[in-house]
Amino acid sequence: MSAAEAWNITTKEDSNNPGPPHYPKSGFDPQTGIYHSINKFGDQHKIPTRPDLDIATYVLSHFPHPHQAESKIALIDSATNQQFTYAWLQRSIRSLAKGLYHTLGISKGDVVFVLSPNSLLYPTICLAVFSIGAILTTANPLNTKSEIAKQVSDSGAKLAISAPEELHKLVPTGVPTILTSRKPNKDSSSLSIEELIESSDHLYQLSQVKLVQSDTAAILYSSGTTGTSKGVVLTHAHFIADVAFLRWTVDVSSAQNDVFLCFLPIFHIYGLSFFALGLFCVGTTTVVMKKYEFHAMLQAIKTHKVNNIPVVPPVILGLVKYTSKAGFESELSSLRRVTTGAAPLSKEVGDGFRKKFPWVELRQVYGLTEICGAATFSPTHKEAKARSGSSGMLIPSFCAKVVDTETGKPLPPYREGELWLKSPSIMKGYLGNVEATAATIDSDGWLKTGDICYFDEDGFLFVVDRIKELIKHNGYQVAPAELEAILLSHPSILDAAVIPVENDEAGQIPMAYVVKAVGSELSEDQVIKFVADQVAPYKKVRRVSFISAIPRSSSGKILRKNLVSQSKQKFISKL
Ligand SMILES: CC(C)(COP(=O)(O)OP(=O)(O)OC[C@H]1O[C@@H](n2cnc3c(N)ncnc32)[C@H](O)[C@@H]1OP(=O)(O)O)[C@@H](O)C(=O)NCCC(=O)NCCSC(=O)/C=C/c1ccc(O)cc1
Repeated sequence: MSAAEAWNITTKEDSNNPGPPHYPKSGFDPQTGIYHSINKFGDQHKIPTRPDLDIATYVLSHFPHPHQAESKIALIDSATNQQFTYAWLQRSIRSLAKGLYHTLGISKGDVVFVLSPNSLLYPTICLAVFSIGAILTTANPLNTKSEIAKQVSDSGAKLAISAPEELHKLVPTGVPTILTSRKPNKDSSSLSIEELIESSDHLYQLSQVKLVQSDTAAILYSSGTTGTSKGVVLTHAHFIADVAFLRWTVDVSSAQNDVFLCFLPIFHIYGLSFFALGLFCVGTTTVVMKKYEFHAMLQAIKTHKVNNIPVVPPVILGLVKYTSKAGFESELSSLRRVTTGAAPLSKEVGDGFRKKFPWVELRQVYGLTEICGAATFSPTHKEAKARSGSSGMLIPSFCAKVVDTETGKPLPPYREGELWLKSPSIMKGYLGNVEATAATIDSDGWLKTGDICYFDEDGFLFVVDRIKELIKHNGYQVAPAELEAILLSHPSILDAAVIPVENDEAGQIPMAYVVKAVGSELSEDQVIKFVADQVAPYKKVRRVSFISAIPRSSSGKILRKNLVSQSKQKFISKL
């Protein structure tokens, strides 16, 4: 029986039997159960197939023409107004690559660990590492010493590049470390990237590095659908495809001449894809903020006449809630396009934003580290507005299935199931974790996202729930298993479970259910502090409830859904 027969779907040849509706504009093929992208790449966006190409060469080949590159500004520091032209960027990437290779002995396959907030030099570091075939791994500078030590060891880092203020976290790992910028005290013995760039210009070219698209380019850390942080192995081919996708999104949204604002962290795929790679291929200017701060963002938009900002939902909520009536229109008058990703944006907040800022186009994207960036986008703003709450349409070259979680069957439009994706940018797998890789990518190459979604009749994706055991706080992933392991290491805690609780500002916050030892006086504040001392701030447990037993299935799996409804009941009874 074909899939069409199984669902009794009407095809054009079968008009006598009306059956359930057929949605020809959805991109859904009833024969295969697969959704195909309705949008197509133009010739200029085609993903290059020649094998001997690396992501740095691909990006540099799209830089503005040399006579424009000397004056065209690539990056502006929002705090100091320091500016890098495309020509300077190109020279700094080449010099740093030579310095890493000749002076520090970093070569193909060596892992370079970067621990830094955003800076003008961050893109140079990424592209220099890629250009010598070394492997980039990045981390949130808010991570604790033990989180950093784990990643350094798991990735097998040979060199670390650290912001001066984070250096102390790397010292215990023993990995050789250079600084992103000079330390204020001149007697510091640590070499800096700035010095390495300056001293390497005269070194001879790197003609001996031979790279192919299938070489590993980066190991970025993600929790996937379960468990703790895992290294997502991404190749040059994955980044090349992602950059082709990003160029397409910029072109179809007419953003080629926009001034962009970057406060999203470049250490995550979202920021990396836009600000260290993709936008350089379009030739735009980006204003870089070290990190997000609401008023500094408003100031940067006004000062630099920013047109375009990739954001996450809490930023949209902030703009809806905290921009004062008087003055904000002139402060934000230059803004034309805002794209939000990393977590779902509610229809209410999206509508609130559109009402308050009718001159700004708001689009949602759906992206994952495991697919090296984005999978969906709304080409036209009108369609995005008409379907507030949608994450957009499949980007060209993506296919999707919506899979019934009970039967495993692919589902047609308007039916909810787990989203599976296929594209040229699907990760190679999780580093050294065959089991997690096999649980995430099936034998046909479909990546199981862990998100419950549906497509509408026009091929627009709606994310409705999450089956993966993951909490999204400010667009950052928090793995309950990681926090549960920390809680269980407390001598007075017998059992523990962590669940997401909805929160207006951050999307979700982690809440812990704790079974304490008989006679223990352990308080909520003590539990919160115990976890906070060991994790980055975004992973902190922010609410605790003591309970007599954690509900578990017969196989011992935590019944998180029961705890989620229990927490909702408790909240309602408090109202
Ligand atoms: C802008 C946000 C939303 C808010 O920033 P924030 O207000 O500074 O909040 P943070 O969560 O970063 O950190 C603040 C906390 O850190 C603390 N903190 C502050 N500096 C310190 C200090 N030096 N020491 C120690 N504590 C401190 C601070 O006190 C505070 O603690 P607390 O009040 O307890 O939360 C920020 O959370 C943020 O950038 N989130 C984005 C995360 C993100 O990029 N996720 C992407 C995942 S990948 C993905 O989905 C891909 C999508 C994609 C889509 C499209 C594409 O084309 C490609 C890809």
